[in-house]
Amino acid sequence: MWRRVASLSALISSTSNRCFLDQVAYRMSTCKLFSSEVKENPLTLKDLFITFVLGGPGSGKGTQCAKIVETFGYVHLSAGELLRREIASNSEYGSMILNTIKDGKIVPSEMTVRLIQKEMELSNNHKFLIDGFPRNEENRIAFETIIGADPDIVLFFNCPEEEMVKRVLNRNQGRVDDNIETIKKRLKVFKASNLLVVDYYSDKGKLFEIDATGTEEEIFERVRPVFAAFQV
Ligand SMILES: Nc1ncnc2c1ncn2[C@@H]1O[C@H](COP(=O)(O)OP(=O)(O)O)[C@@H](O)[C@H]1O
Ligand SMILES: Nc1ccn([C@H]2C[C@H](O)[C@@H](COP(=O)(O)OP(=O)(O)O)O2)c(=O)n1
Ligand SMILES: [Mg+2]
Repeated sequence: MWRRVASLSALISSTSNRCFLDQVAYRMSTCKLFSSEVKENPLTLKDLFITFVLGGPGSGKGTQCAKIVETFGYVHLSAGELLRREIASNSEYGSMILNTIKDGKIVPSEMTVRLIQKEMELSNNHKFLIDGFPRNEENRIAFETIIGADPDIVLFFNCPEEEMVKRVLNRNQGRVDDNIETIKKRLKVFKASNLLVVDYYSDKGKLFEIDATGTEEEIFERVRPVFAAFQV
């Protein structure tokens, strides 16, 4: 709790963040995640082991997360998947989310963090892979403020652009954003916003950069030692 308050007061000094902060402050007042009120969930923030999984579109985040789940027993929360589920559920925010995704942009952070928070609350596991999040500084700060936690480690799948484009165009999952126009926009957003987050965690000593070229198995052999070292 003290960390939550400290980071919020630092943010309040920034007037450019004020509007976003009003929403965040409201959320915090209603936030029940891991609070003492949630009697049925014995987990506390300090019990959690949170991994953020970063990388450009098509870098193989989802594919490697499935292998980590299988081998190390984590819960996989894909931010994009949660947003796609929200669209499919005919939520009032569905069309806003759909248009944002089609346009290669990032959905307002409070929406995404709320969806992640809900899944974390429902889980009895304490080890989370949060895939495709945070994608920008606003995402990062919203998680820190609303959930009140920092990631323990951050994976970054580093993949050449042409390989990412090739993989996305071959993905064949019927996604509205798997087309050349959207992928070009997504790559611009990735370079402009996500790499700042990567640098932030690198400076904090939390980043594990993985060469995301080669076969799925070869890449997993680079991922495996990271999780083997954190048997939590
Ligand atoms: N190492 C790899 N080599 C070739 N194709 C891959 C590799 N890893 C994943 N793929 C394929 O590339 C596409 C994108 O992978 P995915 O895991 O969805 O990436 P991300 O979640 O980072 O967008 C999928 O169709 C997946 O099967
Ligand atoms: N933190 C996030 C994650 C995803 N989104 C939106 C915007 C992204 O382009 C889409 C798809 O994300 P997803 O992680 O599923 O995409 P990739 O697996 O990297 O191809 O969802 C978002 O707005 N904010
Ligand atoms: Mg994915």
